[in-house]
Amino acid sequence: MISRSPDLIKFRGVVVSPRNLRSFHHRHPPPPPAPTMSDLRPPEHQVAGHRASANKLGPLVDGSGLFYKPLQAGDRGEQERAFYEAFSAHAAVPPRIRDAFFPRFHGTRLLPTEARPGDTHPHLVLDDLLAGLQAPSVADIKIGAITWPPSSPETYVAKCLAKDRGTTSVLLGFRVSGVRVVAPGGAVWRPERPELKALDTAGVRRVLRRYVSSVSGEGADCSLAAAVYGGEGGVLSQLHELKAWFEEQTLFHFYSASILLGYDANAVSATGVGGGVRVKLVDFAHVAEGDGVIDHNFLGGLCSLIKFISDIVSEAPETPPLAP
Ligand SMILES: O=P(O)(O)O[C@@H]1[C@@H](OP(=O)(O)O)[C@H](OP(=O)(O)O)[C@H](O)[C@H](OP(=O)(O)O)[C@H]1OP(=O)(O)O
Ligand SMILES: Nc1ncnc2c1ncn2[C@@H]1O[C@H](COP(=O)(O)OP(=O)(O)O)[C@@H](O)[C@H]1O
Repeated sequence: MISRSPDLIKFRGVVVSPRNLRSFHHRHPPPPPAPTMSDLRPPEHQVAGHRASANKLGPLVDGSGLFYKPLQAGDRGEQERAFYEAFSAHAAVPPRIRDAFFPRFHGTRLLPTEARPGDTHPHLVLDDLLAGLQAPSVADIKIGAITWPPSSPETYVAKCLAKDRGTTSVLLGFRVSGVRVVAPGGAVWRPERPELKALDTAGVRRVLRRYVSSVSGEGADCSLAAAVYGGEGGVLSQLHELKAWFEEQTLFHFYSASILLGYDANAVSATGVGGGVRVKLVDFAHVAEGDGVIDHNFLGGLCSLIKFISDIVSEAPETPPLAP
């Protein structure tokens, strides 16, 4: 586990030095003044995880480019905060990896919530990874055949194991937890959670093909596969860069973390290339120390995802259709 005290961050028995912390704070200046309740709303493009409602805590945004994730109950919230603090300041994490693949962490903030009227709750302040995308097509893919960290209570292991076996996690090393695809004209395709949980291997392939298709309804033409998955800066090249880091890093084991894919459906169909393709990691409530061992659970799932996406790119039309 990653330990934290008010002034020091300890990771793998090493206290992250105050000098590193100072440089961290220098690189990450404090966010603007706290938003009020009327500024805050659940993110329109959230595809998985706990959602904010009248009686449940969930993430909030205020349109400023920040994403506020409530600290979760038990020690989970503190674990996630400890991860962000250790990761943000850790000298062994390459800055390029931190900047390209992780939301920037701006500390924590007490915010009012609809679920707890009259009270405030601590939230992690993160970059909104979808900021700047006009019409975000988003997929949350939970990586790893195993989704619980070692030493989890037996009841939690049993709950996770049932979900991992009941979805494609055990078989493929990943599962699709959430997806939304914006079609030409703005219609949004967004399967419900039970539908995603019931996907088999063929179903996962269908969803990953649908994610790069420019159709309304159920079909898939994969017309955006070359622009979104393939090519320079596309999903595949980013996943390969991430994989190269996972082949070496032994600092953290990312149980139950997700890869969040995002692109701008408007930009990609208008230009035929690019579309602000994003590949990011989210959800670090169950990260454990790596203890000098590679994260083979995450790495295996990542390789499997790369294979699925590579196959889609090789079968797809080479160039996307020209914009009308
Ligand atoms: O609360 P539940 O049963 O909906 O489960 C959450 C999962 O939703 P699901 O039912 O699989 O769609 C949820 O899955 P998604 O992120 O939606 O795929 C998480 O696994 C969440 O755990 P944590 O936030 O990583 O600690 C899960 O929360 P915990 O079960 O760990 O509390
Ligand atoms: N930094 C972020 N920027 C934008 N969207 C995010 C960010 N972090 C998470 N999300 C969205 O919120 C969802 C749930 O996030 P996650 O951290 O997995 O929460 P939970 O712990 O409740 O599962 C993701 O599927 C994604 O849609």
